[in-house]
This record gives sequence, C-alpha cells and structure tokens, in this order.
Amino acid sequence: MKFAGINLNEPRIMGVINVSPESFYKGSVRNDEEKLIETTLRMVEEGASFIDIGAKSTAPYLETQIPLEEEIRRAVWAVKTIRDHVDVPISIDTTNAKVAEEAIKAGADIINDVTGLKGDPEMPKVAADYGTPVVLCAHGEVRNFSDPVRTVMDFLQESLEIAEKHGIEDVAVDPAIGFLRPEWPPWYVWDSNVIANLNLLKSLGRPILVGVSRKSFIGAITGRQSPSERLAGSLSATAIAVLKGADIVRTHDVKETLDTIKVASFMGKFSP
Ligand SMILES: Nc1nc2c(c(=O)[nH]1)N=C(COP(=O)(O)OP(=O)(O)O)CN2
Ligand SMILES: Nc1ccc(C(=O)O)cc1
Repeated sequence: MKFAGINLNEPRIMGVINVSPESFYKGSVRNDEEKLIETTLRMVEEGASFIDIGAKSTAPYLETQIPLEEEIRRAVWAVKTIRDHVDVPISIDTTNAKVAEEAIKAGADIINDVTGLKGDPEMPKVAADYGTPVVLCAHGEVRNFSDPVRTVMDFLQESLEIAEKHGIEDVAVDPAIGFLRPEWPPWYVWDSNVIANLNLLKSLGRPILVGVSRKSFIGAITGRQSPSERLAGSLSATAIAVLKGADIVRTHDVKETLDTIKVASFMGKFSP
C-alpha cells in the first residue's frame, strides 16, 4: 500500500510543525525562518517520511479563531520556506479550501483535513482539481453512549464516499484522536478505546494515519498537565497503535517515535 507516493510496507512517520502560536504544544511552534528550516531538516534526517504544516490550531478546547488571510499567510510562508529544502511530501493541515489551494500552489503535496472533506464544501473540488492526496479524519456529530470505533468507521465511510464521488483516490483514514468528545464516555476513554481497536479500521482498505502526540487523553491518563511532559505516554500509545495496524504516525517527536514504531512493528510480526 502507498500514500502520496510513499511505500507503507513499514510504518512511517509524519513530523508535525506548527506555524500557529496558539497550538496546544508550544514546543511544536516555529515562526522564524531559520528555525523552521532547521526543524524540517532535522525531522527528515531523523526519519520523517512526511512533514505536516499547521497554520491554525484545531484543538477543540482552545480559542483558535484567526482571520482566514492570516492562516493563508502563515501556510504559504511555511510551505515556501521549506519546499526546496526537502524531498518528502509536505501536507497542509487545514479545513479551509482556500488555504489548501494556496498551500498547494506554494508546493504542498497533501491536504490533511481534520473534517474529512465535510467542513468546507469547496475542499473536495480543490483536492480533485489538483489531484492532491487527502488525509480524511473522522468527523461528525457524536452521540452520547455511542460505540467509539463504530462511530469512527461510520464517519470515515461518509468521507470515503465524498472522496469517491469526486474521484479522489489517494486517501488515508484517521480516527481523529482528541477531536471526538461526547459527554459520555469521557474523551480519554473514547480515544483509548479507539486506539485499542484500531485494527477494525483495516476493513476500510486504506492506509491508517494516527495522531496521538502529546494529546490531552495522555494527560488525563497520566496526570501530566503540560503537553511538554507527555512524551513517554505518547510513545506508549504509539506502540499500541502500531501493533493494531497504524501505517503512519503523526508526531512532534520524530526520533523517539521512530524507535518506538520499529520495536512495536518488529514485535508485531510474532503476534497473530
Ligand atoms: N490528520 C490529523 N491531523 C491532525 C491531528 C490528528 O490527529 N490527525 N491532530 C492535530 C493536533 O496536533 P497539533 O500539534 O497540530 O495541534 P494544534 O491543532 O493545536 O495545532 C492536528 N491535526
Ligand atoms: N487539534 C487538537 C489538538 C489537541 C488535541 C488534544 O489534546 O486532545 C486534540 C486536537
């Protein structure tokens, strides 16, 4: 299986860089040209197969509204700044079709849409027009007491149908860890349940991308208030996600995550 030209015969890493000061993990933010290039080069050297650029936080528990022009400015600046320094595919983490289009024109290769093509009605058209691969996150209205993995699969199936209708074939599916928050079960139970049953997503027949890095469910389980203290917990969740079939792991910590996925996938060969 491949995604955006990258062979997924072993689990791969997507390194995250945010050019959005409001992002939940301040250690992920770069807003100076030299540091942005340095971090990109380091992530690729450490083993990232993709670089994901975020120009606006999507954290559901933060105040993240910024003007569209500002998101476009940040996204275009970041993509242009790093494009000629690395060969790996660059994805743009946005829910807005205009941002996606401008980032693609600046050199981005993948649209990472946390609304799974359901947020901006123009997004499927942009992806189709430019022939851009898309990361589809599970997105929708979550009902209380619903089954986490079944709900994620239903949401993803809807996104796959939108993609198919528009002739978008190169897609990866993502269970949207941290985004789906019913009143019950609590989100950290939801997220843990989804990761523990990630293997069920295999039936969708698409590469599975997962982002657990330093997220609040790790904070809730470990009692680590600050995202800066959540690396060990994130690596533990990463190992389980890989054992359960994750093909791409989206992370702020490339080096540590690479060792984690190597060990988890090596051991996975010996279990049914
Ligand atoms: N496909 C995908 N995209 C994502 C995911 C994720 O799990 N999957 N998590 C995010 C949260 O991490 P980030 O560091 O970008 O946080 P921010 O939204 O506060 O910038 C943002 N984007
Ligand atoms: N964009 C997101 C950022 C952070 C989290 C989380 O901490 O759960 C979820 C989504």
